[in-house]
Amino acid sequence: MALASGVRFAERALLRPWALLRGTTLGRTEPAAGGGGDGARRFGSQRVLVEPDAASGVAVMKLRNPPINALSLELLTELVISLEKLENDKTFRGVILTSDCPRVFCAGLDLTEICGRNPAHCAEYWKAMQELWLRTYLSSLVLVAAINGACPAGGCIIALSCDCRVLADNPKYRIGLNETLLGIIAPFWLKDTYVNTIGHRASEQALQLGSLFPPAEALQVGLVDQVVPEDQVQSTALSEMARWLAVPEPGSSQVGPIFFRSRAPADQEHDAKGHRRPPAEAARRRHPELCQLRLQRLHPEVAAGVLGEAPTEERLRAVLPARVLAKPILVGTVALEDSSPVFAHLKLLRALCFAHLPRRP
Ligand SMILES: CC/C=C\CC/C=C/CC(=O)SCCNC(=O)CCNC(=O)[C@H](O)C(C)(C)COP(=O)(O)OP(=O)(O)OC[C@H]1O[C@@H](n2cnc3c(N)ncnc32)[C@H](O)[C@@H]1OP(=O)(O)O
Repeated sequence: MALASGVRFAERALLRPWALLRGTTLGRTEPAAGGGGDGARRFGSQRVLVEPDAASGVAVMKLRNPPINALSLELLTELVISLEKLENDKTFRGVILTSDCPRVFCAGLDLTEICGRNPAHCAEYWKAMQELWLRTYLSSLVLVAAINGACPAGGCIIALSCDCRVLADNPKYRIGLNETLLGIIAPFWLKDTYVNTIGHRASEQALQLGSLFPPAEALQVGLVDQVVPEDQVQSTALSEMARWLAVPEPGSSQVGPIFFRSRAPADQEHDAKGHRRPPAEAARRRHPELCQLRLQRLHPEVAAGVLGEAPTEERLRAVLPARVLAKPILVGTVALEDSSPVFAHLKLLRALCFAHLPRRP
């Protein structure tokens, strides 16, 4: 949600993960579908298609990383760049996030990015993931998720960082945070995001059980705001967007995400001259731990200690895709400095542990 009309992300992304990308075509521009009579031009990258409508100030952003929109490093990076581009363009006030892949909104983290990869790659990947979460969660744009497919784990987190969620009414399109079923400990910021949306008790149950909710239940628990027939997801998302954008900006800035999602002292929100800092810069000041990401390779016993109880191999084999199981899973933890400032729901990635899994025979 817009903080104030003048607030845009002039700042470069915190961790600039795209600098590490090779062979990716970015910023390609082409005429918008349907003629683009208002001068708006479609742009995007290999994995993110952006259809801007300058007249309404709304862009539709489509994830297209087939078959399942797994959040690869490239997709994470391209999403961050596309969002930044729109945030820096004063024409746009809202973005509808949706999928270009049939039946799947987003499958969450690309498990192949963290299985059998070296710690340096994992660290780079986690940084990109953090960056996208910050970009969406603290965005100055109104974000509406038009969820037109399955939405587990990281996909659900993206949806939860939007201001509003519209889900297609298809029982196969389940949404939720199923991390525990993969042997992943949900970091507390993820837990807090859940709690902020569906409340404490519902989160406690859903997170521990790794529940994935079908549409009716997702609506009932408050995980999504609307459930509509599949062919109405886009139009409903646009109606919701209109409702959010109808709020005058000076008013909405009082109750935007910065209001709800952080409680930063004024000196972190403003520079010495009293100018409001870009949200990403303010977040970095509030959370220096973001810059101190550490990745450690742990022995299985240590990981088991961190996890409390190591998930059994059988359990993991039952839930993990076969392709992923063919590789060893990195036993690691991404940890933050304990002395970091406490802002309950913005503390990031204190520990995210992956269980050890031996190579498939
Ligand atoms: C901004 C993000 C911020 C925070 C993130 C916080 C942390 C989040 C943790 C995670 O996200 S962990 C990832 C958890 N994801 C899942 O549990 C999803 C698992 N996948 C599925 O449930 C299904 O694949 C699907 C419902 C998404 C799609 O079903 P379907 O259309 O039937 O396709 P397949 O199951 O046949 O899958 C096709 C293909 O894709 C591979 N695959 C599936 N999920 C992943 C994945 N997450 N990463 C990598 N690869 C994945 C699957 O193995 C198939 O591969 P083949 O080689 O066998 O074709």
